[in-house]
Amino acid sequence: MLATTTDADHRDPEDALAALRAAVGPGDDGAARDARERQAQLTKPAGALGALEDVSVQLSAIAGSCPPPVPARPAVAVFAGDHGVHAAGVSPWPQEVTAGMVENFRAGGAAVNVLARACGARVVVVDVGVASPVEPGPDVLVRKVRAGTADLSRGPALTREEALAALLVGAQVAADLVAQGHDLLLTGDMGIGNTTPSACLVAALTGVAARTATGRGTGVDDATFARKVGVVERAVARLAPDADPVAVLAEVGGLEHAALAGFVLGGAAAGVPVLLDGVIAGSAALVAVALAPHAAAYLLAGHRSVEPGHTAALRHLGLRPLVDLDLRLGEGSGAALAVPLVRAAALLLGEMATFDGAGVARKQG
Ligand SMILES: Cc1cc2ncn([C@H]3O[C@H](COP(=O)(O)O)[C@@H](O)[C@H]3O)c2cc1C
Ligand SMILES: O=C(O)c1cccnc1
Repeated sequence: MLATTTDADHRDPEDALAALRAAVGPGDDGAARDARERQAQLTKPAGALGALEDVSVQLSAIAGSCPPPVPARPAVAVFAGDHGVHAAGVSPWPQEVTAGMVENFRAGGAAVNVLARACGARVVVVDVGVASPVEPGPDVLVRKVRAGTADLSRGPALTREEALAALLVGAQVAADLVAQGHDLLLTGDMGIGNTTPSACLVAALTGVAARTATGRGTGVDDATFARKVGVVERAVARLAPDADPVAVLAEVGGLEHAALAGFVLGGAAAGVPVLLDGVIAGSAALVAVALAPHAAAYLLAGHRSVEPGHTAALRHLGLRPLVDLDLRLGEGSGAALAVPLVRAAALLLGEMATFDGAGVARKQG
């Protein structure tokens, strides 16, 4: 079982967030330098392992050691919440699919369960804001901040207090998973309508236009897409120019977005790599990095989603996706798929022979 109460629960939420931000430090430059030097000694042309070399350097910087430990116990946290903006007609799916999918996760039948089994990851579902009641259970945590957001097309989705509370839930889940021995944290989400707040966060935090940030989510038709772009455009226009990242979350975000931002910060504060999924995770990571810029050093992009806002978020975060398979699912599916690649990167740096060790001749000139 994950812990339910901690000292953090008794602190003022603004103070708890300040402490969390302060706990996110930079990666270890020395270990990164060692990793780059070691990559140059391995029996291959320099750079021939492409982005896997960069991942190995990043894992070294995060762990503070070269070679880095190979992630052995990944865990995906699937944060679930509902969205008042569903009433504005931005998704063709009924809202109760969110709760239905929570039961599917519990039973092990969703895509993320299958992909997590394939890579040996634990799946933990966290209800931060499902509209209907969710029964707690083994690896189904009920941390509901409220039963769905308010309709962001009409006003703020959340109060600042609610956004902070959800963010701190996510940070606590990350801290608990790391305390239980998980060494690679994967982001997951479930919430019908959640690509709309994702688009809002991307537009607000990267500066791209609503039309660029907005995608077709679960597959909306042209009329719904046009309506969605309008909703995003008008919601983002309400934001004060000096709105801080928590104010942005509260105005146009979602409960799972807030929790995911906290989860990223919690993982980074614990010194553990965080493997991101698609546009929901990417938009939440924008919030996390706006709150604590060093958090970017702990982030890996599992994949590139079809959602255009995800590409904008990845560009802003300076992340290269490990997998690009036209996925548009969420749940943590694209993060789970990338786990073998992250492990491969660490294994290669640790186990490949060097030119000197293997007696292989080097490049001439
Ligand atoms: C059966 C089903 C399973 C899902 N698993 C993830 N999503 C994904 O799709 C939703 C976002 O798309 P939109 O903003 O268009 O509603 C989220 O629930 C997301 O997790 C699903 C969606 C459905 C329908
Ligand atoms: O990018 C994602 O994660 C995504 C895309 C479409 C629908 N749900 C999630």
